[in-house]
Amino acid sequence: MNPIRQIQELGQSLWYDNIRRGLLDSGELASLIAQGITGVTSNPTIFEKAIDGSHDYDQAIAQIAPTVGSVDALYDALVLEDIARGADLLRPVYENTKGRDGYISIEVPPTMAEETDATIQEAHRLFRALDRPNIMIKVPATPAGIPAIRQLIADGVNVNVTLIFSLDAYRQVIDAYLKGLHERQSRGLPNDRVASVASFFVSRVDTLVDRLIDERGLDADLKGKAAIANAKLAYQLFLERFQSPEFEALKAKGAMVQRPLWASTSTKNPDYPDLLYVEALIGPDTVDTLPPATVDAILDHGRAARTVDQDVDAAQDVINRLEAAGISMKDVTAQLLDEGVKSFHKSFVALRQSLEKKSRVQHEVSPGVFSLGGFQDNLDATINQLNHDRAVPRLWDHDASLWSDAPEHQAIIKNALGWLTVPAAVLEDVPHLESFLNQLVLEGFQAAVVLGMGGSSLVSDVLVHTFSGGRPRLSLHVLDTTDARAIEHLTQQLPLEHTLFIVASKSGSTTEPNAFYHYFWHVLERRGLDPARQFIAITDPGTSMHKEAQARRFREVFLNPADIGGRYSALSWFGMVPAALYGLDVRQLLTGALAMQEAAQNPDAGENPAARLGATLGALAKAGRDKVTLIMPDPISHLGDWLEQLLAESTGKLGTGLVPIAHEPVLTPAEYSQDRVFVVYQWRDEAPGIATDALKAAGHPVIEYHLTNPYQVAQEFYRWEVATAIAGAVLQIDAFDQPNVQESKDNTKAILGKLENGRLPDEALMEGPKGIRWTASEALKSDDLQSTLKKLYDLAGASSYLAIMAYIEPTAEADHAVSHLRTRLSALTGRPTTFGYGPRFLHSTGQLHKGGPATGLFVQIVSQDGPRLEVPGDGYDFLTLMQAQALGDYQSLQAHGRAVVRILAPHPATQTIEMLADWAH
Ligand SMILES: O=C(CO)[C@@H](O)[C@H](O)[C@H](O)[C@H](O)COP(=O)(O)O
Ligand SMILES: O=C[C@H](O)COP(=O)(O)O
Repeated sequence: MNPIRQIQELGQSLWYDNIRRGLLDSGELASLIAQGITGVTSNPTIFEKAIDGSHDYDQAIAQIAPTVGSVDALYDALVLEDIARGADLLRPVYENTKGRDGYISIEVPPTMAEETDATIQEAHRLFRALDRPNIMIKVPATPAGIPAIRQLIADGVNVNVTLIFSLDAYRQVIDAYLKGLHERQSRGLPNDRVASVASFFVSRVDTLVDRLIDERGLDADLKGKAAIANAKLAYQLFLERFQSPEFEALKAKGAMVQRPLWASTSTKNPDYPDLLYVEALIGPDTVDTLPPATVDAILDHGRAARTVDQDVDAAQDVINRLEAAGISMKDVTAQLLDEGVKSFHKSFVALRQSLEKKSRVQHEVSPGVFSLGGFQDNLDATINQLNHDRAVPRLWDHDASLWSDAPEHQAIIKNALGWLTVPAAVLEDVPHLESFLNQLVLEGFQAAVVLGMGGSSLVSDVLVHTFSGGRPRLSLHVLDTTDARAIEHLTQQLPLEHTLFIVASKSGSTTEPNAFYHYFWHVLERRGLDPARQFIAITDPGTSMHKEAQARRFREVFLNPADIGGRYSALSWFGMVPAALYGLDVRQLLTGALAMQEAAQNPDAGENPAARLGATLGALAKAGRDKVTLIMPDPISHLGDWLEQLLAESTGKLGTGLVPIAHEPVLTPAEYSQDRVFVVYQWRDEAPGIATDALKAAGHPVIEYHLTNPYQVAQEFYRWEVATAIAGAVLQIDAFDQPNVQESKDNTKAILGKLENGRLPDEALMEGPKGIRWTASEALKSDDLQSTLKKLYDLAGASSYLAIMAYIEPTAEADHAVSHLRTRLSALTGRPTTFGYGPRFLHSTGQLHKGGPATGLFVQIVSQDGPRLEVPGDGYDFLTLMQAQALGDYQSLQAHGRAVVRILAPHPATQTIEMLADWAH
C-alpha cells in the first residue's frame, strides 16, 4: 500500500493543491487519483502559474479570446473548463464515498473578498455554471466572507473556507457552517449532501513567527513549532464543536462534519524536513492538500501515523511560550490573513493582465475566394447598395425593415434573430451539458436518437456524418423519416434500454417528432422500461412538447430561445445538445462560430465574410443565376443538406429565391446550364470535387472555401446563416417565415383528420407497369406513365429544375438509384436536378417548390406498401402518415399550379427509380 493510501486508512484525505490543463490532458491528474488522491484545490496563484507560467492554454486562448467580450469571460472559460474536467475525473470518488470526498475547489475572485453580497452572487454563479455536485466554492474567512459562508451553506452550495489562520476565525467559520445547516433544516431542506471544508493555513505561520523570533532575538528553540501547534489546537476545536450535542442532532439528520483542511503544507524553510507539516497533522476527519513536490515526497518516503491529536498539551505550551515572549498569535494571524488576501489579489490581477496580453492573438476566419467573372459588377453594385442601406448594422440591430415593411412580417422577423448571439449563451452552459452527458455515461447510456425534422434534426445529421469515425461518447442517430421500414430498422439496431431519445421540435407540435415520440415511448413501456428516464426534449418555452415533457417527467428539457427559427438553430441547443452527447468538443464548435460572429459584424458587406457571400448569392439570383450548386466533399457533404434547407426555406417565396442544388452528380463544365453559381468546398489538401478553373473558363461564377478541420463546420453554419439573411434582404423577402411548409403540414393534418378506419380514402389512380399506380397534373396526363413523364421533361426551359421527391426508406441503394436517375435527367434535359427524401424535404425545399420561382418540375415517388407500424394513440400507422404527407404535398403543388407526376411504387421502390432512369432518354 503506498503512503497516500496508508494515510487515508488513518482517516485523512489527501488532495492535490494544483491544477493545470496539461495535467488534465496528459492523464497525470487521473493517475494521481488512481494512486489515492481524492480531491483538488485551486487558488488564484495556482491559476496564475498555470496560465501565465505555461503554454498549456495558448491554443485555447487564441481560440476563445476573439470570441468573448472580456478578459473576465476569457478567464472564466479557461478556469471553468479545467475545474469541470477535474470534477469529472473525481466524480467516481464522490459517488463511491457518497459525497464525503472527491471535490474540486474554485475560488471566488479575490477582488470580491471585501463584499458579502458579491461573494454570494459569484459563488452561486460558479456553482450553477459548473453544475456538478462535487464542486466546492472557496470563500475567504474574512469579515465579509463569514456571513457569505453561512448564506451559501444555507443555499446548499458546497464551500471551502480558505485563508483561515486564527482559532478565532476558525470558530466563526464553524459557527457559520452550523448556522447554515440549521437554516436549511428549519426550511425543511436536506443536509446530507452539503459539504464544506475549513482550510486552515499551516506553514505560513512558521514563516512569520520564525522571522519574528529571529528579529527579536528570542529563544530559537521555539522556531518551527508555532504552525503545527496552532493547527493541533484547531483540531481540538474541531473535535469540541463536531462532537457536541448541537452537531450530533444535525448529524442524526444526515449532516456531514466540516473537515479541517490543512493548506500551505509545503515546507518553506529548507532546514526543516520536507514533510514536517504533513506528518505532524495526520488523523481522522481531516484533509491535507499538497503541492506537487510534497506529493512526490510522500510517495517517496512518507510515513503514516496518527499525530494530529497527539501532544496537544505541548502544542498549547508552544503558543503560551510565544505569547509570553511577546509574539501575539492574534497579531500574527491577522497579518497573515491580510497578506494572504493581498497575495491572492495580486495573483489574480497579474493573471488578468497576462490574459489581456495573450488574448491579442487573433482568430482567423477565411473570407473565401470569389471568382465572379462577368458578374463582379453585379456584386459591387449590390455591396454598395447594402452599405448605403447600412444592411449589416441593421441586421445586428434587429431592424426588421431590412427585409419587409409589412407589420405581420416585422413581427415575425423581430422575434427571429436570436441566432445571431446564441453561441455565447450556449457556451456559458457547456458545463451543464457536460455534467448531463457524464451522468448519462455513468448510468450506462450508449446511444442517443434525435427525433425531429428539418432544422431540428439536420444539424445532427451533419455532425454525425462530419465526425464519423471518431470515438463517440454516445452513438448518435437521427430519425427524420416516417418510413415504417426505416423506423423498424432503427428500432432493431438500437440498444433500447441504453438509448436516450431526444424529441427535438421548436414548435413542439410538428406531426413527425410527436409520432416518433409516441412510438418509442410505447416501445420502451412494452419492454418494461421507464421511458421518462430515457426521454429528453429540446423545444421552445411553453410549447405543447414542453408541457408534455413536464407532465410525463422527461429526464431533462432543454428550452431553446423562442427567437430562433428551426433552420437557424444549429448553434443553439438543437445542435449543441446532440453534439455534446456525441462527444464533440462543443466549446470548440462554439468558439469557431463566435469568431465568425465577430467577423460578421463588419459593417462593410464587402469585407464581411458572411455578408459578402449573401450579397453575392442575392445579386447572382437577380441576374438569373439562382441555382446555387453546392460541391461538398466528404466528410462535410451533409452540410449540403443543411444548406439546402437554409437557403430554400428562407428565400424560396414570393416567386423568387435561391435554388440549392445539393448532391448532384458532377457534370462536365460545358454541361452546366447558364443559371448556376458554384460554391465549392475543398477538404484539406484533397483536390476539389470539380475542376474549378474549367468552370470559371466556362463563365460560371465560383465561390471557394477551404476547410481543414471538421470543427470548422460550426463556423460555416454561422457564415451561411448571416449570408442567407443578407441574401433575403437583397431579394427583399422575409427570410424567416415558411408559409408553404406550414401549408403542407396543414394539408397533411387535414387528410389525417379524414381517415376512414385509420386508412386514406381511395384515390383515383392509373395502373402503370410492374404494380405501379400513378397520377399527374391534368395538363400532363396521357395514357401511360412513360409518356406523361416525357411531357413533364419536355416542359424543361431555360431556368427550370427537376425535383425528385421520394417517400421511401433512405438507404445507400436508394441514393445510388437516385443518383443514376439524376444523371440521366440532366443529360436528357440539360437542367439541374434536386432530390429529397419525403417527408424530410417538406421541411426544407418544400417551401421553395411552392413559394419560390415557378420553375420546378416535380416527380413524386411514394412507397405504396410497407409494415403497418402503429403510431400509438394517434389513430393511424406510419405508412398511412407518410402517404398522407405525400398526398398533402401533391395537393399543395397542384394548388400552386406546379407540374407534378405522382407515382406510388411497390417495394422495393428503387426498382421504380431505376425504371424511370431507363426511360429518361
Ligand atoms: O486554500 C487552499 C485549499 O483550500 C489551498 O489551495 C491554499 O490556497 C494553498 O495551500 C496555499 O495558498 C499555499 O500556500 P503556500 O504553501 O504558498 O504558503
Ligand atoms: O425545420 C423545422 C421543421 O419544420 C420542424 O419544426 P419544429 O422544430 O417546430 O418541429
